[in-house]
Formats: sequence, structure tokens, C-alpha cells
Amino acid sequence: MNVHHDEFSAVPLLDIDDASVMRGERLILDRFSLRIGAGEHTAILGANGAGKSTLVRLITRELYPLARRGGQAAMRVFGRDRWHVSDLRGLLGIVSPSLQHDCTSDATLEVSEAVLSSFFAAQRLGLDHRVTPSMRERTNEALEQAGATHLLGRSMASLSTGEARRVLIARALVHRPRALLLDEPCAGLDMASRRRFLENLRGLARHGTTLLLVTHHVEEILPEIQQVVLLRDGSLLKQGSKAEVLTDTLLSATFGMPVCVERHGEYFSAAIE
Ligand SMILES: Nc1ncnc2c1ncn2[C@@H]1O[C@H](COP(=O)(O)OP(=O)(O)OP(=O)(O)O)[C@@H](O)[C@H]1O
Repeated sequence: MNVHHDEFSAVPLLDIDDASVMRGERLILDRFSLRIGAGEHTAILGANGAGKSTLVRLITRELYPLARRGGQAAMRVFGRDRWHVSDLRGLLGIVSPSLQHDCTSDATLEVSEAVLSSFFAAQRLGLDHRVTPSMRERTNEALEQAGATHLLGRSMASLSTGEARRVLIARALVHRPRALLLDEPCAGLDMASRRRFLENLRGLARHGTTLLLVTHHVEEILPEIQQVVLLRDGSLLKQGSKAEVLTDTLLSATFGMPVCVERHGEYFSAAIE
């Protein structure tokens, strides 16, 4: 199947309708609904154990919702309930801690190979993978977009957390996806690296890549992100604009402690009272 990106420009990025997801013996998402429209940069915020990773895995098709009575699809990504995972990756790039772990634990994996192998939905290049000049061009372009050109030639295992994260963003960007799903993208970054990284993401957002940012931290909600979703105990606590959602009351309910939210220019912060 060829995926033509224009076909997906107007359909909702995500439409989850009454989905329930089990992990092991436990029901983690219980009749969960969430709709994210086309082009809506969104932060998904929740405490440890709120169900963020479960939601990410539902979106990336590593987990499936329980079958519903009547058999109707409980979730659609870009308007479809069925996807070949490799086609979906072309529209929705993923950057996750597990991908970073896999790429950085391979001692001989070099930066350009980590990006190029994405064209073959592989983790490294194999003998049967034919790399074309246009793939190399796209790789260089994506590394530049992600601010990672200077890392070419290095092994993934030798990179700092922040450097490796940039290469993984490039790996997701080679497909020129409509959207990026970023699961805890700032984990392990110091505050200056975090700000530089976030500014880089802002550039991507301004150039038309929709960002779905999953995080514990209010500080990571970029100015371009206008919509926030709060998760608590596997349920959607609130979805709305930053003004509606980033309040002391709602964040206290999200984290189960009295939290005070402050605005700093275009960014926010939160602290326990
Ligand atoms: N394989 C599993 N079997 C049983 N329960 C699980 C499994 N994986 C996760 N859970 C439970 O599901 C709930 C949600 O976990 P999830 O990892 O989605 O939360 P999270 O919001 O991503 O948390 P964190 O911020 O700590 O990563 C937690 O209570 C967790 O213990």
C-alpha cells in the first residue's frame, strides 16, 4: 500500500472511542476515549503509572484494545483502524525510551546507519538493504533538522542521552511524517540541553510536523502546543487548552498532591506547594 500524505491532512490524528486495554491480568485503560484533530500539537501529561506508556503502545500498535461487542473499531489513527506498522511509521514517527535503549546498546551501530535502517524498518543495515542516494540525502536532511549533523560517524553507544535522542528524532523524520509521537523526550537531559532540544522541536512544529508529547513535566509543554490532555489512573481527567488545563486544581488532581502552576513567558512550571 502506498501512503499518500495529503490524503491524511484533514482526518483526525487520533480517534480512540471507548477503548479498554489489558496488560497482564489488569485492566489499565478502562473505556478510554480521546480525539486529537489534524495538526493539533498536544501534550499528554500524567503521573507515574497514569497510563501514558500504555496509551503510547496502543497508538503504536504494540497493544490492542479489547474487542467490543458489535466489533466496531475502538481506535483510528489518521482515520484508519487497520495499518501496516511500516506504513503508519511513515506518517507517525516514534521516539521512545525503548527505541533509544535498543539503538544505544548496539556498540557498533553508527549514527547514519541508525537513521538509514529506518527505511527498512530495521535496527541496522543488512546485506539485502539497498541504500539509494535519495535515502542518503533524506538522512542528511533529517539529521540537520534534528540538529545532529555533527554526530555523523560516531557510534550510537558513544553518544550522550541528548545526542542519541536527536539521532532518533532524525530516524523518525526521514519519512517526513505528519506527526511525531515523543515519549518522555527530555528524560535524562540537563536543563540547558532540555531547552535547546525543546527549541529544536519548536522548529519542527512550526514547519508542519504535529507533535504529540508524552511527559510528566509541565515545563516541557512548548509554546506551540495549545492542547493538553491529563491522564489519571488510566482515565482521561481533562482535555483542553493550556489555560483550561494547567491549573493548580487540575494538576493537583493529576499528581495527587497540592501543586502550584506558574507561567514564565511562553512556558509553564509546576511545583509542589
Ligand atoms: N505488563 C504489565 N502487567 C500488569 N500491569 C502493568 C503492566 N505494564 C504496566 N502495568 C501497569 O499499568 C499502569 C500504567 O502503566 P504505564 O506504564 O502505562 O504508566 P505511565 O503513565 O507510563 O507511567 P510512568 O510515568 O511511570 O512511565 C501501572 O499501574 C502499571 O503498573
